Amino acid sequence: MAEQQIKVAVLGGGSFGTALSSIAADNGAQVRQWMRDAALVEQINREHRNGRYLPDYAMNEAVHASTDMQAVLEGAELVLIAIPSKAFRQVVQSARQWLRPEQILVSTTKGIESDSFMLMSQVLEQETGFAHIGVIAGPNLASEIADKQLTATVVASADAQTRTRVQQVLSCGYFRVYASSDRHGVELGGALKNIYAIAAGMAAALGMGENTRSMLMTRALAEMSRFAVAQGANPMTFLGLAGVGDLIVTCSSSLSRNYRVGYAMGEGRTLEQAVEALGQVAEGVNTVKLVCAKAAEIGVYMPLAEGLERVLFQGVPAKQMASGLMTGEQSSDVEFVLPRAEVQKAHRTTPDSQTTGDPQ
Ligand SMILES: NC(=O)c1ccc[n+]([C@@H]2O[C@H](COP(=O)([O-])OP(=O)(O)OC[C@H]3O[C@@H](n4cnc5c(N)ncnc54)[C@H](O)[C@@H]3O)[C@@H](O)[C@H]2O)c1
Ligand SMILES: O=P(O)(O)OC[C@H](O)CO
Repeated sequence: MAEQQIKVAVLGGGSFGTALSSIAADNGAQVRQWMRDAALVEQINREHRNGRYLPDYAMNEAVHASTDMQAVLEGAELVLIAIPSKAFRQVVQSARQWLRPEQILVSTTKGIESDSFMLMSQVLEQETGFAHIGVIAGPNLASEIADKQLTATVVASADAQTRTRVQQVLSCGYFRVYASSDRHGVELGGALKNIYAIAAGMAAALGMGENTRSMLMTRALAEMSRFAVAQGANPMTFLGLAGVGDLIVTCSSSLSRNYRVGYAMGEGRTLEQAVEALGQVAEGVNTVKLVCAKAAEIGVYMPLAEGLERVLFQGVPAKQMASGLMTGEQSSDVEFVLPRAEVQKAHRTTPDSQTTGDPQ
């Protein structure tokens, strides 16, 4: 007997929701995609193209778009939610009346909620209380996926059914899905790397070299994992696609919206001008504020994020900030090998010839 076609609902009409809809449909799922914009719905159903967010890519013709959320969610086994973090809870609340406990709910959003400091899967858990909750994160530029460039992602959930079903539904010849049980680490990786992508874009526009970019990315990884471990994540997750993988792509590619915001500022535009010119979501702008406040509250050292926050919101010139960071505390390379505190302690007990005036 032929296997029944799985029904997938995608909430969100932006670039990532559109790319994921097409993957699932390429894999034989019955896909319905919900969005607010009736004109875009019409265009997707007629031309199989999302002219607002991915104008140059052909979508799978079987994807059916709709503004009717109830109809989209009806009978769906898997629900993928690709809505920016600012609107995520509101959309989940609207959807709640049609969601069922047996459904698998997966956030694809790489952001943090402002008031609560919750990640999107925590919002899903809080709003539904359901068991099958997961996240997707990794080096996943939507336009490259839409172009069927070979890509990999991570599905993370404590629930094996969620991990397995997402792997079955989304894995195909151009999209490979790896599994993780560290939902918090994977989700934090996706959200935190946006901060450093802004910094990398800025550094590139200012003409900084490859050594600089490599230093920035590696120290970003140190900061991200330090923060995530303080939040209960597994540091090893940051060796994976949702950690170092996503950091590499977003800190290197002008296809990343966060990188583009940083680049525009490096060229002399204000933050407002850079965000307006983008016309899409760059989650890192909000994330850097939230993470710096949380890091100060729980005592986590994050000099790069704090430096970027001062550049974005206090008008400190990026070059001045970079010079300041170069003369910051002497630190450890990989603090899971040599703890930072040990390096600091050694400095306190070893007189510095330059500051003591001792002969070299
Ligand atoms: N684009 C990518 O390459 C990519 C890749 C991986 C993850 N993500 C993540 O996916 C999330 C969504 O990103 P995107 O790239 O699809 O964004 P986007 O800017 O391309 O589109 C956002 C979509 O959300 C919709 N939206 C915004 N507010 C809404 C509301 N109140 N109600 C209903 N719909 C609303 C917009 O209309 C639009 O359709 C982000 O958190 C992003 O970090 C994006
Ligand atoms: O365009 P960005 O900067 O939101 O990045 C998109 C994805 O997160 C890359 O993995």
